Amino acid sequence: MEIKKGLEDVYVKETEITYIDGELGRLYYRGYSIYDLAEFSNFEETSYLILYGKLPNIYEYENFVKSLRESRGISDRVKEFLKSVKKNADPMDVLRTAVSIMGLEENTHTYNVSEQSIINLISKFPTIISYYIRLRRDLEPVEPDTSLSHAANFLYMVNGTKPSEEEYKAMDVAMILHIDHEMNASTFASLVVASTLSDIYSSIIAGISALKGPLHGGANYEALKMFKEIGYIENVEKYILNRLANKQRIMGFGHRVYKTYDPRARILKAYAKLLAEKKGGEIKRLYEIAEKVEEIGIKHLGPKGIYPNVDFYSSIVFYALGFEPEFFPTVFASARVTGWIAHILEYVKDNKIIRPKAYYKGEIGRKYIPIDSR
Ligand SMILES: CC(=O)SCCNC(=O)CCNC(=O)[C@H](O)C(C)(C)COP(=O)(O)OP(=O)(O)OC[C@H]1O[C@@H](n2cnc3c(N)ncnc32)[C@H](O)[C@@H]1OP(=O)(O)O
Ligand SMILES: O=C([O-])CC(=O)C(=O)O
Repeated sequence: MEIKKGLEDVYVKETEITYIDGELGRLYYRGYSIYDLAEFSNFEETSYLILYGKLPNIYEYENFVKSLRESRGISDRVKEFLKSVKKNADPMDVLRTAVSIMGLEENTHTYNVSEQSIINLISKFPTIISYYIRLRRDLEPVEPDTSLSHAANFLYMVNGTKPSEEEYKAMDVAMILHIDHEMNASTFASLVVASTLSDIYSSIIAGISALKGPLHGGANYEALKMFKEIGYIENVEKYILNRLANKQRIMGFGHRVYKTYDPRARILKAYAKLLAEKKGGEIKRLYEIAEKVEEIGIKHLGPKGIYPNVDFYSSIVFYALGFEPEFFPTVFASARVTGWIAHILEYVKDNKIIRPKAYYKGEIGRKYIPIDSR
């Protein structure tokens, strides 16, 4: 009996959404290289591409953007919930619960995905996240601005000021790069739920729950914690060697599919560097530490095919853009929600309940002994 631990190398569906070449470090959304999408597209257009399989024409694009902009507001019930949450709650738990409230409000029972629920999910994640960020900072939440694009509005709601062109582009590219990644753990988790024909909100909540873990979307937070813990560039080598000697992982390194440099990390590194140079101070110091961790990490782990992944430099980008580290996984989720939805739609079209097997190796036929005789 061969057991594929962690479902490594197991194909669970055919897809036309995302292709990863893990040996060459290449990534394509619907056949388009992410290098091109990062350079020429934006979050809204790439979301459309991921969801509907083609680049939109001008009317489709404008309608999609308009619906997203008009749906950013969150309900009073969600706002009341966010105000009631303690300030040290895990932001992913807060996001998960807010999405759960959205599901309650729509009162969906089974799988029945409307265009509006797709738009609601994508457009409202940033509003929920920034609302809670502002409350934690003891600041008034900032209402969405419909004149701004998705990424610019996100930064505006977080920081209370409109982002510069460079900040906008860095955020927009980071969001494009996080939209989808084939059959990662959170996408699979959301598919498991969708395959039972449960409602879309329950599936998305499963995605958020899986993404939260430090081995997945939580690694961006862990990477920044690690850079801060290292403190100074002179400490990097000793810290990394010590970590490896203690069998601890370098966070933001390693990947199930990439055995080389993650192409997303390559793009994000350039933006992290640009922002570090612009902002200076702590951001620059942390960027330089990250670069050194990369060098030492690759020296020791590169021969095993372990390189920086998306979470390594996204941590510096998100920090430079004004997010507190605990919120990084929520920013990841706000882009990945598009990918979760696209995979759910693709899977359920030709649905089969996901129900693998477990190979039983316990005893059978044991005799029941009453409790007072054990
Ligand atoms: C968006 C994303 O989810 S990207 C991934 C984000 N996660 C991280 O950055 C956390 C750190 N990385 C990891 O834990 C892993 O590389 C994972 C979870 C991403 C992939 O895990 P798997 O494909 O199951 O690989 P697995 O955990 O079996 O590791 C294989 C070997 O590489 C080593 N390894 C893997 N990643 C790392 C790392 N970051 N640092 C040090 N060693 C590592 C393991 O110790 C193991 O070594 P061994 O064979 O000597 O025991
Ligand atoms: O593909 C994976 O396993 C993890 C990952 O990089 C992602 O979800 O973006």
